[in-house]
Amino acid sequence: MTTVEETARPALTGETVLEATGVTMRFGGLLAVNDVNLSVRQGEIVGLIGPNGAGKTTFFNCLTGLYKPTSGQVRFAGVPRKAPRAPKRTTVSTDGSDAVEVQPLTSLTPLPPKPRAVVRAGMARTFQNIRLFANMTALENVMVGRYCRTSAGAFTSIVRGPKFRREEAATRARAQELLDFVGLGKSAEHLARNMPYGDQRRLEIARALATDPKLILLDEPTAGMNPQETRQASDLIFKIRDSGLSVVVIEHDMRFIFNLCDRVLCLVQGQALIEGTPAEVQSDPRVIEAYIGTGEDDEDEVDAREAHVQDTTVADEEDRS
Ligand SMILES: Nc1ncnc2c1ncn2[C@@H]1O[C@H](COP(=O)(O)OP(=O)(O)OP(=O)(O)O)[C@@H](O)[C@H]1O
Repeated sequence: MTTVEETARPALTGETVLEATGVTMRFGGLLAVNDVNLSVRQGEIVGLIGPNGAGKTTFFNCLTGLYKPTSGQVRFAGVPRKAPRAPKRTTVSTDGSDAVEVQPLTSLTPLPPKPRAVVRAGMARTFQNIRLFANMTALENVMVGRYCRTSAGAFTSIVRGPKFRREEAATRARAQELLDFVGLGKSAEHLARNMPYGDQRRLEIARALATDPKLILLDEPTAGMNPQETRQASDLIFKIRDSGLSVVVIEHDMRFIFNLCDRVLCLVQGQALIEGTPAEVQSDPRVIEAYIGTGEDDEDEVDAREAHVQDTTVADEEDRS
């Protein structure tokens, strides 16, 4: 059995950018994330894997501040992430008699974030499902991402004064640079909805990069991609890392994750099963069992899928050479 080459990865000495400690998230009676820790250093690519429903997206949402964890803490760049304010309980009276206390819906579905605060702090993310402005051009989509870093107020924007025009020109130039960076420089004027699927995913990344993040979190960036698009996505993430950013990525594609990441955290039923290098995680029998299942499955089929998990790296190395 061949596993990932440990020596191929440079030693990381960067400062800790993100530190999650004891993060726990309950939805009513469901414990979606249970006491999970994770730290991410500058210039590191960390993968988050686990079977469906393991709590990956929920944990991601706790990291980005989209959800307020039931308990635990997330520190970004040394500062605790400010969670959204707790929902108020409302008291209603239907007929003027006894008031009834209403359990707010948000106790099951946590409050929406304050996105501006999150991006200003230096964290950007993409979502499992593409969320572009379909009727805007690629350039305009990236420019929208950039506005959190501009300072022209409503009045300057309406009268389109000199400050607004200067900022607008700088925003446009930076957006074009980012499109070039992700390989979409020639598609700047294409409407997002007309772009191929893989390009739309790149565009989302360009828009996230427009916020000047220190850390970018990618939720299933290769979902629905063909093998060529997946390889391009991998190259792009390495390029982002090489520019000094940290990356956290959720993926189901094992070949992609084991080749890409410096470290991998595997969640199962909301708990951290193992965190380690791709080689350590890849060879842990508990991961194989949790990820592909055993029990009722036909033994030959399990053997075949196990071999697939373990051989993905080899195959990918061969693809690349
Ligand atoms: N807003 C919510 N309200 C109630 N339950 C939720 C909510 N979001 C997620 N869950 C539940 O929490 C558990 C973890 O879900 P989550 O989406 O985080 O898993 P995941 O590992 O990202 O799964 P997948 O790989 O399928 O995307 C699941 O049982 C899910 O049904």
